[in-house]
Amino acid sequence: MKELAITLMHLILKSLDISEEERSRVVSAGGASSALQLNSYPFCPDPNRAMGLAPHTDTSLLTILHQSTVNGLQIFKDGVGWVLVSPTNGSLVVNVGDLLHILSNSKFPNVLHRVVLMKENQQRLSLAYFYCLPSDFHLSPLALNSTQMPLYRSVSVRDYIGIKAKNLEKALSLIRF
Ligand SMILES: O=C(O)CCC(=O)C(=O)O
Ligand SMILES: [Fe+2]
Repeated sequence: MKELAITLMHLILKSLDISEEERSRVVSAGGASSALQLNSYPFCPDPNRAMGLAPHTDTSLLTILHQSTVNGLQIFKDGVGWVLVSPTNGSLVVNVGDLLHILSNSKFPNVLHRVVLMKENQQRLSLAYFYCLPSDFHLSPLALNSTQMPLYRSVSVRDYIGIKAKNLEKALSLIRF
């Protein structure tokens, strides 16, 4: 998972024209506080009255997710609403998290997602690998050219996590210029 996250991060940062030096600075710091999380959603007899996981964005650079065969993950698409991301055999889902949203000056936007419970009569499992930066890393939009304004002020990962703990999905707007 870590190797895959590193490869994806290099490709994403390269696509943003971020120099090799900056890319290496981010990627060599990345992974230091990464975590693997197993989520279990037991079968619910009345799924309309329960929620698997409330809408949120991940506080990571990237999250790599493996879903079991049971549906439930939805992402929010502007102008469309909640869209189901069905498990596909042999595939992983990659979610952009808040830290990459900030570093990319919102060119790679974080994805709002949730888990709903379905009438599938089965337990749902998922495995999420959160690829993160260490708490003392200073985040600010990278590699802006002379016509691009930074949308976010500089903040340490530690401070951002503190802001998010208190303000949840409003956190990004609180560090926006
Ligand atoms: O179970 C899923 O498919 C999503 C899990 C998730 O969003 C999370 O652990 O942050
Ligand atoms: Fe998530």
